Amino acid sequence: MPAIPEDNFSSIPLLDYSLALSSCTKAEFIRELRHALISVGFLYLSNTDTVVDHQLIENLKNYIPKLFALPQKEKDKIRMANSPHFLGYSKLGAELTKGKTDYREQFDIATDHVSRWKHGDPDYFNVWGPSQYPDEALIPGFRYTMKTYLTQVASLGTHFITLIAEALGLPPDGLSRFYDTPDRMQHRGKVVQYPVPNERSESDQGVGPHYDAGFLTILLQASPHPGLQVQNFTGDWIDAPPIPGTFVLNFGRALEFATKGIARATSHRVLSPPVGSSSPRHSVPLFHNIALDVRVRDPKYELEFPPEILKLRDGRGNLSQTDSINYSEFESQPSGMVQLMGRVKSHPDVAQQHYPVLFKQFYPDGLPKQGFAY
Ligand SMILES: O=C(O)CCC(=O)C(=O)O
Ligand SMILES: [Fe+2]
Repeated sequence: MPAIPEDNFSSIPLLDYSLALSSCTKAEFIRELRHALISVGFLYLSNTDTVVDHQLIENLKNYIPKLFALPQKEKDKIRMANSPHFLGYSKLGAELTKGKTDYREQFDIATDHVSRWKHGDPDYFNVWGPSQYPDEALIPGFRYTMKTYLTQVASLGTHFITLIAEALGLPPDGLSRFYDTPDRMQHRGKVVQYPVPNERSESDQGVGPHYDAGFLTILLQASPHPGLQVQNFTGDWIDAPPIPGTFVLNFGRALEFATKGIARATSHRVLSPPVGSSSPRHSVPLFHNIALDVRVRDPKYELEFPPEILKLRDGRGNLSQTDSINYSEFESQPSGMVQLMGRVKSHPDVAQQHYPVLFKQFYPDGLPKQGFAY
């Protein structure tokens, strides 16, 4: 059944996290979350300062321009190609989404983790591991600020997963089977800069249309620029401009597969700041992952939903216009393998060095002219 036009969204709902923390208002929050999960796939979340310190966010925002202003040679010292965990610096403009160059520069930095991979283990155990940070002397305090930020946002994510479970008619721990013990989990963040294109530039693609992979993405829009857009049922692009004091949350393909399509992974993209803007756009997404060896479609992980929730999904319809196609491998592959395949496609130079067999599979003709592809 096609998407019902009257259900089509034209703006992104704003939810107040503090409502979820009081027994008097929690039911209202859960109702709003259910709507966002089933019918939009995106939401703004305000009043999270009980979990993520407001001053810490301000400190992080202040570091971002300094981070990108580090000398190129210092950024290159921690480039992603050094890391079998795909963590580190990616230079500007070498990235492709759906065949077009993305115009962004980024540092992939994750929560603390020691790789569990040992000889004979599947390669994908190695997709998680330690981060690379720039020299502390060049940007004193950044490492501490970023680590604390990632820890706090990851813990917001862990609580939010229990609210998602409740909104889908499950007990609060209804999604816990998809997680390992906390010491065996890693959540990945990025600090991203979208520069202002020059006048002759042919494209305004900051990052092209895509889905996110895991259960949940928690995004800080760290500068006042618009640019983030979300695709609705009829294929129109809806603006999701920064709202001070909020995060943007969206749901990934793993959650969509694990919930039999009840939760929506929604296609999104970022437009570069308009030519002539005075500063680049900054953002910090955190991708809240599930355990590496979970196959979301394995009967062992199958979830039973109440009929009224399934009815809401069926009423919405499963078809929608989308420009995104990525991460359909969740149908059959373990989560870690899906993550690794996504990384290999996005960062062939890293893959060539650390995963030569997989690299050959995806790039039989060697490195593409441009560096990356979703
Ligand atoms: O920069 C943003 O606002 C969103 C980035 C994004 O969607 C991603 O990196 O997956
Ligand atoms: Fe995304």
